[in-house]
Amino acid sequence: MNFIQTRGCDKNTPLSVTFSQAILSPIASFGGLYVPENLPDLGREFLNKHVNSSYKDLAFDLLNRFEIDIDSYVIKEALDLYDKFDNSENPVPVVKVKENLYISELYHGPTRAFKDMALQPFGVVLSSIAQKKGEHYLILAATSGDTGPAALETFKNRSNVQVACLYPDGGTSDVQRLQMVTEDAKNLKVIGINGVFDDAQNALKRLLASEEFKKALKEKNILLSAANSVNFGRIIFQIIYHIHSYLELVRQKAITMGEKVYLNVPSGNFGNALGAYYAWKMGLPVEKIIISSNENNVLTKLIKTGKYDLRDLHVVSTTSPAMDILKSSNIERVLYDMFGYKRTRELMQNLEEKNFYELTSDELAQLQESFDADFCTGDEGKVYIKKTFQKNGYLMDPHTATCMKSYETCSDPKIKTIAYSTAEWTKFSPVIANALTGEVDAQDIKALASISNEAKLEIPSMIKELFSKEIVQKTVIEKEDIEKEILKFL
Ligand SMILES: N[C@@H](CCOP(=O)(O)O)C(=O)O
Repeated sequence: MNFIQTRGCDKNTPLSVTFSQAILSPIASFGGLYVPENLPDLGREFLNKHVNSSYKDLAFDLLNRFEIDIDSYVIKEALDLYDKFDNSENPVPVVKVKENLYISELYHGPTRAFKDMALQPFGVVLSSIAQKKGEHYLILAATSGDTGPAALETFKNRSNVQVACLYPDGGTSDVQRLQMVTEDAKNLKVIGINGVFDDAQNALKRLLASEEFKKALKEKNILLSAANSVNFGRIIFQIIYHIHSYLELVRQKAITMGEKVYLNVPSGNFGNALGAYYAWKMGLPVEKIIISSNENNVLTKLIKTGKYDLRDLHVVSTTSPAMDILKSSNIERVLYDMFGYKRTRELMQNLEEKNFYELTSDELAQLQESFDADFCTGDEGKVYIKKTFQKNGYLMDPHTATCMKSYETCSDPKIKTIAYSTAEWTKFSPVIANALTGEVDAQDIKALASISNEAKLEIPSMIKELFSKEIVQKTVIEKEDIEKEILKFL
């Protein structure tokens, strides 16, 4: 299958590219993104076939349906990384929390967040293409806390790749920061910036499109790619777990095959939600996709009003920092899918030039056929964390907690919901300790111990170890100096 461009094609790029071309060079004409020419139609036959499949078998078959130009043995090697997850038989447990509400736990990988689901295999795929072509790549990653650790973990010491990871200094949880700044490998550079996630992501997109930067890299014999969900190589792996989660409910006899469910997705850059949308379009029985946000609620406003309005808006720091994002990358792929490349280019150009776009009422109606949305404040989230722990014995992180509000406000309680848990409690322990016991300003190490004691949960070794590791990545710079700092590292 080939991949085409969300904003149309300028005459300098081919009309369509292969999967490996799209992942090696993820930014398309006019600053757009790559999307599959068409999505495979899985049909009920595919779901029936995989009711009793392992995650890896389901994933392998699904990737085959995309007919991507990656050797089968590479795909198998990539999928074998799910064996490192807590339960190699089932890397994504789906847990019943209460009547009609199920949580798909996407955080059982090495960095305790859902990003491992895609970045673990993506690291193998990208590095093996680079090796096969005899090329060297700089992989950029911009993170609000989860993508960074997962990207560093997957590319650490891999051949033919170096990573430059940009994070907002002070804009992540302490565990997320430690996961990055203690990463010690020659091919990794972690750069804190004085700014917010959107500054890091803007820099990433600017560098990916900059001929001058690419020329400077070429002089060092290096090419440029990215680990964020602008890269379709990330998205393809983020479709699988939605199908798996649905099949888990069938296996648990919570639903019958064909029954529609809500997919409730905590959203920032919209990669997770886009995976849900594609899974639905490929044949998963879905009632609606519910988009859950924190106080940075641009997505709620877009879905409720049709306006994407960044004028006079600033990111606010919240208790769910991985979603402290205003410019959400993957909405663009939905716009393309619904309204085509001309309208997508027009809307994205408006956003870039005027910080604003507005859908027509017909377009909004179309968007609302697939999506509904609500946002949850940090204080509301803490109430949900405490209530769900006390009433249902289920402990969730503050990102997952945003789903609890929209579950109440956006869904019909008679229809089952799969909500996605994007991170383990260990990554945000001070907020959770505050929610459960009222303790204020606890350091992570103390908060982890008190939650572990209260909830009778083990702290995984990779989290415990962080506190005694040496901090080796000490760079914090102004955002204007990003390019210079990256070139210094190479
Ligand atoms: N929430 C993310 C931000 C980057 O998202 P991505 O899906 O584009 O990698 C994070 O935690 O880093």
